[in-house]
Amino acid sequence: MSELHPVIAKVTERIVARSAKRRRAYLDLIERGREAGTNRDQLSCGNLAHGFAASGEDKPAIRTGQAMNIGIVTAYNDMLSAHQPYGRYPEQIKIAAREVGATAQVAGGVPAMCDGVTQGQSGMELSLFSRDTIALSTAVALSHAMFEGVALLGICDKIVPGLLMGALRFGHLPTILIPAGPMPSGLANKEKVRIRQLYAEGKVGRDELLESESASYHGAGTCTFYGTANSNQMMMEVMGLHMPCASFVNPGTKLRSELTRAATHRLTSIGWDGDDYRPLGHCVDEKAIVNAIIGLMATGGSTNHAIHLPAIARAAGISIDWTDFAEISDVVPLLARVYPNGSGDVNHFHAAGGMSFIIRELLDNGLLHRDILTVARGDLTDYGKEPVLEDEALQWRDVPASRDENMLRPVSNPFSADGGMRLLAGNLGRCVMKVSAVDPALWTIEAPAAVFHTQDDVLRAFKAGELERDVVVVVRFQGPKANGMPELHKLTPALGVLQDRGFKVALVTDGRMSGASGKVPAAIHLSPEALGGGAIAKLRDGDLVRVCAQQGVIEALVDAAEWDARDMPPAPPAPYDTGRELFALFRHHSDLAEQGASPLLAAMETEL
Ligand SMILES: O=C(O)[C@H](O)[C@@H](O)[C@H](O)[C@H](O)COP(=O)(O)O
Ligand code: SF4
Repeated sequence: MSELHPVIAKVTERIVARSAKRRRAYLDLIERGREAGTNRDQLSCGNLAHGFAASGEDKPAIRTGQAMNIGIVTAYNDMLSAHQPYGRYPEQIKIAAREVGATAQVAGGVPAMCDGVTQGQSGMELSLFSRDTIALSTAVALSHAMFEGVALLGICDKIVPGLLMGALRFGHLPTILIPAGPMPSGLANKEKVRIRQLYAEGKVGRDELLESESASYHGAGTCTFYGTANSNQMMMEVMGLHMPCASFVNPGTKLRSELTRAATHRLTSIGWDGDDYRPLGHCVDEKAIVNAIIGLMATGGSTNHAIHLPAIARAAGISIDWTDFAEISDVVPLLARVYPNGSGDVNHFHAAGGMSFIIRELLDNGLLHRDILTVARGDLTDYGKEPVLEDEALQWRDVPASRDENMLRPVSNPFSADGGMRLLAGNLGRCVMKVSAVDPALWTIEAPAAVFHTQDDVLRAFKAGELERDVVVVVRFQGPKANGMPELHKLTPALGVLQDRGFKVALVTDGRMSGASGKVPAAIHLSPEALGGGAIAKLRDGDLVRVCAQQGVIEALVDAAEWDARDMPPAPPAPYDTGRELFALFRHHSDLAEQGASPLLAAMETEL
């Protein structure tokens, strides 16, 4: 058992010191919440009567107030295949709660956007701020103050970050996230990508493409690529906010329903009336946040968490930045290759040993904080085991070795000595690049820029044959203040075709990519963004741009005097349709990507 790695210890101490004032204010807030804030003791008879009026068989128990009443915040809808199973969860949770003398009520629902449905559409420009809308909706749900525990039902991209941002403001409440699991594997991801590239080249038609996509996304459960949703699941494990290694058990199985039941029972054991009080605000501390960064690096997780994790951390009074990510990336080895970082999907990853193996390996090698307050009985050690049913009973067993070293490896033999995400900085600003899915021969690209203001313009240029060369494709005015910072994942097939034709291709943008984006080097989240004067706005067609993940550099190779003398181009018109105009308030108040790109947090912090 190794000592904690000195760099991880150093980064953690730096975060603790940087966060001290706000974290103290946060801990005071949740202390007040426990003593005199949002809980049932403060409600009048009228409040209570309204609260349990429709609670049926649970009414007597809720009325007496002698046992935990669990507030369920659910992100159920039929748009996200990952969330579709949640339709039946409230009833399951209510039954499980009654088994231990507790009760449960749906405190409220939150919206959930499927980034797969909106990818490449106007709706994608609502995606990032749907996270903050979820945070607000979670606060509305929990503000009923009828609860002594919280069950959060959410899996996908912006949903887990939004649920946590909202629930953390009620951090005096013990809280557990209950996952629903991945859909069974469908069409292999590599075949999906092959058909997409053929379609981008005009070599197959829409019917064949739809057939391929439907064979890939074919049922209930989370999509099986390692994108932002499944990176959320990984983070909840290394932060200890799920039942141990519950993430990647398929929906509709006995093991899945037993894990939901166990989560409900466990939640009733960590309330303030017992002797094992585990409030969310104490579970999500600096060490848990550092564990999440480590997990991203060790598994090649989604770049979106370079934005969401700072926002989640700030909701708990903790401040992190991309330098923290970069220093942790330098010392955390890449232990998993899950599509798009490899060929297997999360089902194969789980079968190979999954999170249980990853966590035990990292713990044994001093690469995770073990001593965090989890929702399980112990510390993070509990998460180095996988859940199984033995004689119909839920058990956790060791995973002594990877069952498939093509996708899951020990620290002694990693895929890469350092993590899957890099910080790049230079005269264009600061940005991140996911390298775990990029051929190392392509980690440095130096080529003339082709500058665009929309991804559709890029695709038009591609179809017109204007990009058949070494090129740095620049797509700007895609930042949070400009248009809500959409994912530009629709560019992946076309840029992949150019790369496969042997051209040196990179993407540079103040926007985002999907966590499922892969093989094309993409320098993303460039801050400051173009709108408001970020340097990316100065770039012109033909400028030589250097993107280098080895040295962590991104720069325009333009004469300094000329560069300084350049004007900024006029900004494109503000987005206006698909409800985007309703989010203007959020765009106007958004923070930098590195701070979480949230319109909610700065205002909250100024009131401290
Ligand atoms: O960050 C992510 O993981 C993506 O937003 C993902 O949730 C989205 O659904 C992708 O668009 C899926 O990939 P395809 O678009 O390739 O199906
Ligand atoms: S993983 Fe992405 S595409 Fe799949 S259900 Fe979740 S949001 Fe939608």
